[in-house]
Amino acid sequence: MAEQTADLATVWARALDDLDVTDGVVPPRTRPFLRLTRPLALYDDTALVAAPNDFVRTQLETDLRPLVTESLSRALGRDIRLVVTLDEAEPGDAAREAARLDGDAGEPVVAGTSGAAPVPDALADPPPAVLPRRTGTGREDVARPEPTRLNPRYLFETFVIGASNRFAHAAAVAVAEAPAKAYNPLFVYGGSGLGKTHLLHAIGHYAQSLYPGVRVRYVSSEEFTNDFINSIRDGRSETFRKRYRDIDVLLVDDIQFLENKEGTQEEFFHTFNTLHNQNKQIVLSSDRPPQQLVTLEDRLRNRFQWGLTTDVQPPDLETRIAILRKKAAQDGLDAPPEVLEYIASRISTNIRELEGALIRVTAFASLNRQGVDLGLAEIVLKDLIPDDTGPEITASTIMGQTASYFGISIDDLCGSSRSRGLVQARQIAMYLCRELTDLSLPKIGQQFGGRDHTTVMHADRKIRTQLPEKRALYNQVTELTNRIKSTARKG
Ligand SMILES: Nc1ncnc2c1ncn2[C@@H]1O[C@H](COP(=O)(O)OP(=O)(O)OP(=O)(O)O)[C@@H](O)[C@H]1O
Repeated sequence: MAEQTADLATVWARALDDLDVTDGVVPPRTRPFLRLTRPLALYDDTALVAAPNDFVRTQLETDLRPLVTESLSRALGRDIRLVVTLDEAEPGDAAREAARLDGDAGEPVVAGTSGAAPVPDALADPPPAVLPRRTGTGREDVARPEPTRLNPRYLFETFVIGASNRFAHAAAVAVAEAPAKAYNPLFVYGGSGLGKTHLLHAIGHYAQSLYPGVRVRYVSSEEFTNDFINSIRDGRSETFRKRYRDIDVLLVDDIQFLENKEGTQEEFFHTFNTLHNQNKQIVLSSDRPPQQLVTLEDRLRNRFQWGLTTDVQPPDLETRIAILRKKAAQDGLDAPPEVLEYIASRISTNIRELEGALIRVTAFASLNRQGVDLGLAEIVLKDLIPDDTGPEITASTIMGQTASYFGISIDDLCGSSRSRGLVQARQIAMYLCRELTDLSLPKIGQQFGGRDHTTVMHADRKIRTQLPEKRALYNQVTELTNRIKSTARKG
């Protein structure tokens, strides 16, 4: 173990170096904090690292996780999972040390996660896991919410309202405006890609803007499960409980994944009760209404129906067009109205697919240096459009076709090799699973040898971003999509 730790120290230092040289990933003021992290141990494929405060822990578990795990995995020659715990050293020491490393004991500001509102003042005091609202003068006036891992794009302002989601949207706004006073819990359910996650994040953002200092935590039920299991393994149940109970608004996505997980259900039951008893807001999302979560314990199912249950339906044509218009404006994508209407008329059940189609069309046009018109959209979408009557596309079809296209095996796709070609093939297959199936990020991760959902998220984003820039990649993705659809059709 000692030797492993020594090795880990070297590879950890290298992983931090990798972060330093990756432009734009780590805000400069966060770097000194990262240097205060300590690798603790390597248990099989799990690297245990101590973070000096909860902010750094959250950063490592979210935005920085893909890069860090990639770097560790490359260095150690196998897929490494990262578990981050809070350092038991005096937090004030960490703060002072960070100031020293930063060479500036002045007023450092640590940028918030994912470009959200900055988390100011991280050095002024020991960073507690939960940052209470404070009164006083000067810098102490600043209420400092814990990083909430909210996606800055998922706001009420960017959410298009239509008949399909009007009620859910209104309920979400009401909950954000009066946490624990309007509906508690708010339970939002509906099919894949219909905006549930978007609404949960929007509640968090809006509540934070109305009540500075309000403590919001967003988590998927799978992350909650993993966090719970890790806390038991690391003997940190207290920290875990504080993390989920000392807050004002808890947003839990995809609660259906708690089904069949008795231990986690038990823990969640107590979390729910504690928050509800203290008049704290709980918002839950699921692919089904509570009564259809049949393998969930009765007492949880009952509690989920205490507040308001509302659904989101697939959007009608006008709403789909409006969503595409907003998306195009937001991302600076140039597409005339008739193309937006065409895409909206062809894709009706999943907004993620709708957005994916717009990205493919504009990517194709940009690669070929031509304008976006109807003819081009028809060609590009010919094979992308889901065939409603066709058979379901499965992850195994996607993985099988991707493996054979690249001349590799399924084991290679699921394995831990970090060779450039394999990593690219794996990321394309993950992206296609996200685009062509309804599987959640964690479920896709499971298909690829039990990878973490953040790895899938990273792959999906990376391929989406590169599509308009890399012709070879675009061609590979298009050809693979065709093969996968035709294989699925043949059954
Ligand atoms: N009404 C809407 N207005 C604008 N964008 C939307 C709307 N609904 C969904 N989207 C966008 O569609 C994409 C998918 O939405 P989201 O991830 O919230 O769906 P979901 O219901 O949580 O899906 P899943 O159950 O698969 O996780 C996101 O990029 C989101 O911003």
